[in-house]
Amino acid sequence: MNEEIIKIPQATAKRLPLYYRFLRNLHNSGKQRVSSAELSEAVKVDSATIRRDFSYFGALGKKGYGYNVNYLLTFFRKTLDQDELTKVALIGVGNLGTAFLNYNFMKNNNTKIEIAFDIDPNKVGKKIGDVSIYSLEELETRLISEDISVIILTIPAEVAQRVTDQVTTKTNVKGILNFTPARLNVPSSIRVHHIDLAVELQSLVYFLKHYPNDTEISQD
Ligand SMILES: NC(=O)c1ccc[n+]([C@@H]2O[C@H](COP(=O)([O-])OP(=O)(O)OC[C@H]3O[C@@H](n4cnc5c(N)ncnc54)[C@H](O)[C@@H]3O)[C@@H](O)[C@H]2O)c1
Repeated sequence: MNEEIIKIPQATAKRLPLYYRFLRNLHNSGKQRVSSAELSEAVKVDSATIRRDFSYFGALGKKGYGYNVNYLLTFFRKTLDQDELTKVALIGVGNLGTAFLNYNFMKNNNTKIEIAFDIDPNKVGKKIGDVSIYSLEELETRLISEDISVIILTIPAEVAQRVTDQVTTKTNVKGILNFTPARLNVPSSIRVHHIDLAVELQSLVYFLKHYPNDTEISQD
């Protein structure tokens, strides 16, 4: 995460992709500077708002010169995390894992399932979409060589801790999205998000029953 984005008001942050798209087009057409009036016309945001928005990124505009397109573009790219692709590996290409591989995570541009692993010889060596499935024997070397920092666990609960231990002690993985019902023990430097569909369903049913009219609570 970029530190600067924390200080930017939400309304400004929401306009960043708009600015970014327009500036990228300007850049592609060879333009090096742009005035807030030109920007305003193109993105349909008044120029006072644009100047205020841009002031959060430092005093970038110069009187009679406008804004430097390259500078802004570099700033936006960083702030919007367009530069950083988080590479993800999926372990366990069964019912759930196959569904995730078929789902296009690239819709949000900065996460991508790069590789998958399974122990089933019928699956190893195959591809789903553009993702290759490797044997678990290659787990550590490939996680390191592909620079994977996040894994999705869709394996049977009984083997979840063993695979987790392998990953957390011998690779650079920092985050685990755990779909198995197993509660995982990990070093404090690793973050685990546990998604248990049964628990979520039970909780939904509980709230429907006990707080039928309270949308604030049931959205929790
Ligand atoms: N299917 C669902 O709707 C669903 C919903 C919620 C949670 N889950 C949980 O997700 C996990 C996967 O469920 P599923 O239905 O896809 O199961 P599945 O049996 O269809 O798939 C499990 C896959 O993991 C592979 N595998 C087994 N041991 C392995 C290991 N040590 N290393 C790598 N791969 C290994 C198997 O070969 C298989 O391809 C389970 O823990 C399940 O409880 C599933």
